[in-house]
Amino acid sequence: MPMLSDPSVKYRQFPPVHLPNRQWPSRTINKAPRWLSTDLRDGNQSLPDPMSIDEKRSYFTKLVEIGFKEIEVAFPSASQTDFDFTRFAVETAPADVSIQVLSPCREELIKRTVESLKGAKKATVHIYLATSDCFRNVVFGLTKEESKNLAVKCTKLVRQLTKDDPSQSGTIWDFEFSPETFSDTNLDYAIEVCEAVKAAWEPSVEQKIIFNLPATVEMATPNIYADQIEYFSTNVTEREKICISLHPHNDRGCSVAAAELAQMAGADRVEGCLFGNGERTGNVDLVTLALNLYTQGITPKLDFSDIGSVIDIVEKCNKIPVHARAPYGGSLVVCAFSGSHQDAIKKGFASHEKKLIEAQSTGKRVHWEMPYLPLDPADIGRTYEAIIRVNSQSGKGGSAWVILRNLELDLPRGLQVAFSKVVQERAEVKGQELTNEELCDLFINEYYIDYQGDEVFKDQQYKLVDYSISTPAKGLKQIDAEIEIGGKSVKIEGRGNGQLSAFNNALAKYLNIDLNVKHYHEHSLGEESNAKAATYIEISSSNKISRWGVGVHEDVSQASFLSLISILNGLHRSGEIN
Ligand SMILES: CC(=O)SCCNC(=O)CCNC(=O)[C@H](O)C(C)(C)COP(=O)(O)OP(=O)(O)OC[C@H]1O[C@@H](n2cnc3c(N)ncnc32)[C@H](O)[C@@H]1OP(=O)(O)O
Ligand SMILES: CC(C)C(=O)C(=O)O
Repeated sequence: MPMLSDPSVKYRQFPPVHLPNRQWPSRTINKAPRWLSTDLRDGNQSLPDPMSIDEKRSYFTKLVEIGFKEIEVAFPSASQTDFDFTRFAVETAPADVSIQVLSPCREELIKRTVESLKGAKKATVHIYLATSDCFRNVVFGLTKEESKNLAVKCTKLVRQLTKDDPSQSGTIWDFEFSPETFSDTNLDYAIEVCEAVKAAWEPSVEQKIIFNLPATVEMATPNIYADQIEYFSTNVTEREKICISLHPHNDRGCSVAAAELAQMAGADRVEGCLFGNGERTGNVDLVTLALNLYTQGITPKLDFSDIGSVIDIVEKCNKIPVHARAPYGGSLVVCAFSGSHQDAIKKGFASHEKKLIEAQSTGKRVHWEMPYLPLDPADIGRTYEAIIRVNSQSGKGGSAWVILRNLELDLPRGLQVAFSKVVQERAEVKGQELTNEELCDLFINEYYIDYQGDEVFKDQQYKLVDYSISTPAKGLKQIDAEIEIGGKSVKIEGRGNGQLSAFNNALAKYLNIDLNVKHYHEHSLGEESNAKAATYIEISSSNKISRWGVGVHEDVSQASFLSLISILNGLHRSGEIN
């Protein structure tokens, strides 16, 4: 048995942090943190095929466009590609973007790293050293004292090569230290190392030192990470000279929650990657974090107005697809297939549009209150057409939405019900989603909608050729019409108190059937000069036949005649009339 019946013989529960006076649970997040994208470093180092220089360039350009002001661009001592790309970033970055690079605590690698930043306007040198017992013992074989001394020695070296070197004075130098594996490090020891590093760097309130406290491996529930951050934040000295940065990984699938709770616990900055790329299960997803803020009404200071173009770059450069269910950006995230979701969304949009119209006179704010959609898809460049897609799990609301969005036809409820049966049948036969085009074709063919008057439907028995209307007496209309039945021209005539009833009576008399109009709806569609009328009619007859018809024409009366013709064709197809 690969899985143990008692996993406690192999795995231990992560110990809680003793923090009886913890404050973070009653705090809220009210502003965006400082963001650092490490897509080009932590993201890149985890890829089977690391990015080429060209790929890194296009990714970097996109990150700048999104609004990142701190970008970790490389591990310059790792490869010539990374070194060269750092040079490119240094030479092309806007003045307000800080170029960050990473180095281990090794003298020769630090020298090479600083060399890659020469001439930068703003730069951050980031060094790391694992501080957990496990890493010190297993990976480095260093005592606590030796590890601390190494961190201090390397900090001093960075200082000497950067802010203390007069030839480097053209650059604004920041320094970041990561006690790697912080999430598994004794907190008092993490603070001890950071205090020593701080003393070596000598930060100021204006030029803070960045302590990046990584959940190198996510090892516990997110509240524990928040406790660790609050403990660090409240026990470290000169807090005002420190920027506390988060670097959560997603091993337990909770990195977003961990980053949010840890901001409540006092963190100022978050490092992560777009769509959560990165080692193993990835770094925290910055798209989710930013849009989580946005949907709480907080400006994230990152712009995902055109999320499609971000996804294109991420997929092209990482060579890993963004999951269809990725929060906010995934292709299926703003799509509803199931009937009750579609119904609620359709009603939600109708209510929202009504509120927007009312707000034009009242000036009231209209907040986004949309069933099932926490974010307005339009805000990230997604169209409303894509929201509702139809398959065999869908109901009347879904098809009605597609018809409304694509054909501008606002189907009455009874017709929605009738058409949804047709859709259901087709979806079950196909066994797959129906595209919007297929759905519109199905509707047009089901109701014989002839927009231009020249459509040929393969089983069309009845056709309106021409007609004239007269008024033989006050309040009485007469119609003389020519229709085609099975390709033969037939003259019919009838009278009624209106044009529709006159035509209806003419058809009923000629065909010898009852055609009682049960429901009639009409609306206009299109813009002024091209405006048309759409009419929807349901008829019932004494032998319980009920059927909807749809007509679209510039002239509203003719549209209603076409609705009746549509009904006759439907009845003929189902064998109820000849
Ligand atoms: C959590 C993170 O993401 S950290 C960033 C990790 N990123 C990368 O490793 C990508 C780039 N890395 C590389 O190109 C290479 O690993 C290099 C150039 C840094 C080093 O290469 P090599 O000298 O061949 O070392 P190698 O990769 O085999 O092993 C790592 C060595 O560095 C040591 N090391 C690991 N982390 C650190 C650190 N933070 N500071 C100092 N030494 C470290 C290890 O103990 C090991 O030392 P040893 O050879 O004495 O046992
Ligand atoms: C270098 C550090 C910050 C890191 O990548 C990690 O701990 O995951």
